[in-house]
Amino acid sequence: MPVYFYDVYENPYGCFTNFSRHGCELDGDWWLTSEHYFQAQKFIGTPHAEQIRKLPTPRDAFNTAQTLKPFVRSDWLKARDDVMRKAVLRKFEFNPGIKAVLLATGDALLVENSPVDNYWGCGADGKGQNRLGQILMEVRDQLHQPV
Ligand SMILES: Nc1nc(O)c(N)c(N[C@@H]2O[C@H](COP(=O)(O)O)[C@@H](O)[C@H]2O)n1
Repeated sequence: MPVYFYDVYENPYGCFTNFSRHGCELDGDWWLTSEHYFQAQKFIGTPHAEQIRKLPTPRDAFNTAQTLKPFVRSDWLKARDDVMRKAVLRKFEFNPGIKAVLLATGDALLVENSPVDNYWGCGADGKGQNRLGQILMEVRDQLHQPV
């Protein structure tokens, strides 16, 4: 059975969205959410990255990045999947409780059930690329590997 997630308050899979309040240390800084890290990387090397890192909520990080669209780094479309992989892997490595939730999904298909996003999610018609779901499944495989 596929696992659909989107809203942070939907248990037990609300922890799969980047908006979930599971922080981590990454690249020498503390990030309140993986959304903070992801959005900040659009502006790496500029003061906007730190501006986004310090915002109080993932919604603020997302909205602020939207307002700064003209300043997004030029290679972002090429870089964004790797940035997402790094953020999601670290989030689950750093938070054992949600790592267990992810591993407990076994080999279920994971789908970001976003009605508005055809890239990270499945979109309103269910035919989107679901890149976040795919990356979560990749991370699940990686976390299964013995160290
Ligand atoms: N739970 C949730 N609420 C929202 O409002 C969202 N937009 C998302 N999706 C996440 O938003 C990020 C969009 O990234 P782009 O800047 O558009 O590339 C990404 O983390 C989606 O997974 N989720």
